[in-house]
Amino acid sequence: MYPAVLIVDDESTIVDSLDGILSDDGFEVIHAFNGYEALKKIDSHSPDIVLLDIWMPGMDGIDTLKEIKRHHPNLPVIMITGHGSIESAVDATKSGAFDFLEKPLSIDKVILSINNALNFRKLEEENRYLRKKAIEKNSITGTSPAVQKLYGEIMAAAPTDASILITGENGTGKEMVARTIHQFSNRPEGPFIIINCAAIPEERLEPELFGHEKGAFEGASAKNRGKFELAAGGTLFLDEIGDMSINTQAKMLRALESKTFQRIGSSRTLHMDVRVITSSNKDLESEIKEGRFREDLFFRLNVIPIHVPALRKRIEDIPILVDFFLTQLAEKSSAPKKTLSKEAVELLKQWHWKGNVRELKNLMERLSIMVESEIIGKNDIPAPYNPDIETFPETGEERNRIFTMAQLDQAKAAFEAEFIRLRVDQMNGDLQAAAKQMGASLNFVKKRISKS
Ligand SMILES: Nc1ncnc2c1ncn2[C@@H]1O[C@H](COP(=O)(O)OP(=O)(O)OP(=O)(O)O)[C@@H](O)[C@H]1O
Repeated sequence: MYPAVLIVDDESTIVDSLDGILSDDGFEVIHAFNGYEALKKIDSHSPDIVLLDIWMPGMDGIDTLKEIKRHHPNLPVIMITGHGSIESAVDATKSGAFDFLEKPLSIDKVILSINNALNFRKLEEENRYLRKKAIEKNSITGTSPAVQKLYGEIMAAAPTDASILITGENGTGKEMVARTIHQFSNRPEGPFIIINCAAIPEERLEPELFGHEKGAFEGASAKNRGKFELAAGGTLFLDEIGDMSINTQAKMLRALESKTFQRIGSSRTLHMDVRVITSSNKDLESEIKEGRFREDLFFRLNVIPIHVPALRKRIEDIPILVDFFLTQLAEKSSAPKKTLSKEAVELLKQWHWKGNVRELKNLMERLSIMVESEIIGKNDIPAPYNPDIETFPETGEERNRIFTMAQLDQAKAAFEAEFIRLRVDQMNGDLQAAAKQMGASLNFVKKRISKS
């Protein structure tokens, strides 16, 4: 399809000559001789770009531009101006014009400007598409009243700049909530930076947060910008804030109160421009009572509290989550989508889900590898989720079966399969964690699981 250009000018000689040149260059050309006609043609023909003369009788170019931008903010408009009319050019920029072309028109410049505007529009469209995709990918699946309430809280909190403390058990979706808040905040184009306070050794956390100069401490071989700097214009998400040491808490509080900080080893004061979201699966109020968390910092972080409910408190979401994960897995592996039978879903609703949504996601990944048929039935659900299937240690039968095997190779393989199955169950279906715990590679575990 050829890009369509709407030419708006009251001088028919200009319209005709532009029409000829642009048509030869492969554009579809539409005309309008005044502002009113231009607005009508935009509605009826949806052009990709508008060339608009600034001097026209009746509604002039600037007013037409304002109207176009009001109804079609993403449509690029290139203004055609008389020689030396700087003031109108300034007015037009303020009103959202993409570019200016001075009369007499240079054909090369016209084509260049149109192509620039079309490329810009394509990039903007791609950007919007990617953002929409990111929002969909991170959207909180669930229709239970608990999730609907959570969604309402997120939408109310997101457009403010207030600090948010997200609480909830492991794997409930706290990070996902933080990402959603960022996407619906006033700074979605800015970065979303995560720091997990539990995963970083105490002495490394401060340089990670505030940055450091070269030589600020042993091992600081180069200058490094901290997360507060990297998150400028966006959101900083501090995961597991309850694990931050009292010393670092004091520095963090000072930085948040003054909205300034310094890199370690530097005396230069930097301005802080971040929205802070924190999360904790520890009960911070009891941490305060135990003297492990500063109350003043807690109040500063907990301006808006958001609690993510445990999965067992919203079991009605299990079918929709199961479907969501199986769709995601099928897309990832370009394989046909698998479905859980009704009985299998009912069985999953009985489980306590201590590992919450993450545990359910891991189980779906495991089932989609293990079960070949497209319908995953109740009998495919492994122990401990399925009370009809016992695991190896409790069953003398399985042990006897292994000990009565004639061949060592055969017995070794059966033991290995049972052992891996047990470890994976103990890690709530998390193949990666199970592999790490037993000192095997993830691929090896995946292969053995799919064979058993
Ligand atoms: N409602 C949901 N819809 C879809 N996926 C979800 C949902 N909740 C959680 N998940 C998925 O479950 C996994 C765990 O979520 P997330 O990491 O956000 O949990 P968390 O509470 O931050 O965990 P932790 O406390 O261990 O840091 C992620 O892969 C996330 O994509």
